[in-house]
Amino acid sequence: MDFSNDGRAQARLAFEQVCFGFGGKIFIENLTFEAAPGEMIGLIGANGAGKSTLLRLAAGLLKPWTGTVRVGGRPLAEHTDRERAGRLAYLPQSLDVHLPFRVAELVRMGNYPRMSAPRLSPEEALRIVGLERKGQAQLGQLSGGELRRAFIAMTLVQGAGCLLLDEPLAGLDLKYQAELLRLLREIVESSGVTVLMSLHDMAATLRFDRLLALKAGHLMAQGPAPAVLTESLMARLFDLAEHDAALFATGPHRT
Ligand SMILES: Nc1ncnc2c1ncn2[C@@H]1O[C@H](COP(=O)(O)OP(=O)(O)OP(=O)(O)O)[C@@H](O)[C@H]1O
Repeated sequence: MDFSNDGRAQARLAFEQVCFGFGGKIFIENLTFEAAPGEMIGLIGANGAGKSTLLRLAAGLLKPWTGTVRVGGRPLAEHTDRERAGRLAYLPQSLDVHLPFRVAELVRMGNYPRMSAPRLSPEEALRIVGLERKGQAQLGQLSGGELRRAFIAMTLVQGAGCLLLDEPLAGLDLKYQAELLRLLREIVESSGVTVLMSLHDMAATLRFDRLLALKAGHLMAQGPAPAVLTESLMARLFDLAEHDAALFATGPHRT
């Protein structure tokens, strides 16, 4: 899909002083960042750090207590459900295996909210995720990784300017991890799409333009992986002993 300048601007996502919590207790406090069109951003942090919460705020599934989430410069809260679904495609972490659909039907559902020309047809999306022969299978008959690939295909068909992906690499074998990362890079570069994606695989972080490192709802650091993933930050982010942090750091080692 060829995004016009206007289309690219629609993919801009901004958090402005966003506060949010659970059960009356604040969790995310004054979170501010911007994701530019054509940027691929990885969200990293320990279990419970707030990655899914941030993605759900970005998708409009959770509402900020205060502050604003903007898409294309406009507050998310002012979008209709259909406008929101046309601008943001959200892939949750846990997927519903019990939906009574065939794979091809699920992928075609991605067409419903689209507001612009198709980026990928459902058939192309199925081929890219390697499920072209499983289009007629029921979702419940798929393996965990195949199910995730079916939902990824639906998300890609949606053609939204901003892709919000919660651990899409989880359960994928290395071939499909590599292919998904390559495909996202192609889409980002050709269409100016914005990708915001949580992940736990530190090797894959090198494929991102920028990382946001979260701990207990706070943004601890941001920047390209080699700058962010220092031993000392890894140790603080994941409560690791220094010798363990050295195993995972891709950035400068402590001297
Ligand atoms: N509905 C809820 N009610 C209360 N607390 C919640 C709710 N949803 C999430 N939390 C809490 O918010 C914190 C952040 O959770 P979140 O799912 O955003 O973390 P995460 O970084 O995505 O973790 P993981 O890597 O395990 O997926 C956790 O402490 C979690 O228990």
